[in-house]
Amino acid sequence: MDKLRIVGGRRLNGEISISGAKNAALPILCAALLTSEPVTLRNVPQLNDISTTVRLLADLGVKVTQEAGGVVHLQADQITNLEASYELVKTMRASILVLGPLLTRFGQAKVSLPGGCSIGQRPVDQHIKGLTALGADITVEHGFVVANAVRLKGAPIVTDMVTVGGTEQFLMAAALAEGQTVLENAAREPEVVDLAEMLISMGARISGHGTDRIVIDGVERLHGTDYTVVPDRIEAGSFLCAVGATGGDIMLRNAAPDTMGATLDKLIDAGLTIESGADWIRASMQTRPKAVGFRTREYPGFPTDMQAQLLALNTVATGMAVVVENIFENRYMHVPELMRMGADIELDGHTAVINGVQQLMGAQVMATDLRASASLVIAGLAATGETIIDRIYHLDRGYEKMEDKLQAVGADIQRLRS
Ligand SMILES: CC(=O)N[C@H]1[C@@H](OP(=O)(O)OP(=O)(O)OC[C@H]2O[C@@H](n3ccc(=O)[nH]c3=O)[C@H](O)[C@@H]2O)O[C@H](CO)[C@@H](O)[C@@H]1O
Ligand SMILES: C=C(OP(=O)(O)O)C(=O)O
Repeated sequence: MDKLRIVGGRRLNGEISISGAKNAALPILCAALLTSEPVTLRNVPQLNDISTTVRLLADLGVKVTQEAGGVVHLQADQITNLEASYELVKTMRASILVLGPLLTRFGQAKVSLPGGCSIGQRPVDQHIKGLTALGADITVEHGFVVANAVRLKGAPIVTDMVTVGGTEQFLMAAALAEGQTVLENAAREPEVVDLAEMLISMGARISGHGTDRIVIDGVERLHGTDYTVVPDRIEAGSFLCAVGATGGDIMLRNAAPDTMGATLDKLIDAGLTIESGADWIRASMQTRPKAVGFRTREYPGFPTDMQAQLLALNTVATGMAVVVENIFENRYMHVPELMRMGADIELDGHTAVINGVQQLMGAQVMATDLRASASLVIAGLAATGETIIDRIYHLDRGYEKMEDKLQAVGADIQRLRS
């Protein structure tokens, strides 16, 4: 298993190019199942979750070719298999997003229940409830969701909570359903909006995306498209937390600051000087950060996917911060690892209280999930001495060439291959 070795204490200075958003690219790749015509996607990040999705789509019969620079060509004109196997689904929850497209276009699908994930239980009951409301007959058998329908029929869907994946599932399923679907309590995340825009570019009739009420008028068929994925707001936010913790001055290119309001507001509160234009963010940090409390919320609130990284920044800040994680019940596994590096954190259920320390110390730590890994990188960059991060396959799921990008702005970080 690869590890990262970081020698901390260097300020970060220079430019980083932000990749396409993993969490937009994953549903958008699945949406290629909705048409027999060619689909070209651009700005697709090169990371392990994308390779897994490409393997899954290819296993269903989708022809996939990839070009350098994040261009993926897909054509689902000869689907040979309507079953997503456990082997392909187990590492990645987003695989459940092939269910709606297969069901709505082919009338049946069998998808392995996604494996248990370290940040919480993450059931798919709302996905099942919504697709059932659209007329699907769904059973869960031997670890598989088995779904059948003659043709899905538009219907109102109200989920019990705001669900990003659920909203994406229903957008894709309803796009080819007969009649109108109204999603109440819909997720407003930029990645949901990006998927909706991609579907519209395929001929779908969708309005209200970006609000909590989305209306989809089903069409008979969708056509091919050439679509560019939105920049990754979580990757951008992770680099901003890194410069906040180490000090320095970085320019993020190909970013989407208009999707990052809550994150940028908190970083400004922490003392970063931030300027931005349509597709760039410049951040400079010349002092020690100030502690900033926050609560994770659905968009446009502070994203749970930035919790670990901003928490890491708080470990070296002046003052005390209270953090509340409201979305996932088990998303603090980075805390004991950060404490191994000298962080002062008290955990009580969903609340973490962080007293900033003058200096973290490098240590051997273990990555436990994707954003937890990023928080350990940030801590390692700010710490004195050497940090070794084990199990970085979690990081590789969701960040494209993170160590190369950090090296380019002056970090002492290397991958130790094994
Ligand atoms: C690939 C992708 O885009 N992943 C993101 C997506 O995950 P994902 O789409 O899995 O997250 P959801 O928005 O669905 O989950 C929100 C909450 O609802 C619960 N829930 C969800 C569905 C369901 O059927 N039943 C249920 O109980 C979840 O356990 C969680 O507590 O949104 C999360 C919340 O912003 C992010 O952290 C993930 O990075
Ligand atoms: C939790 C995440 O991803 P996933 O939903 O794919 O596990 C994430 O991107 O932070």
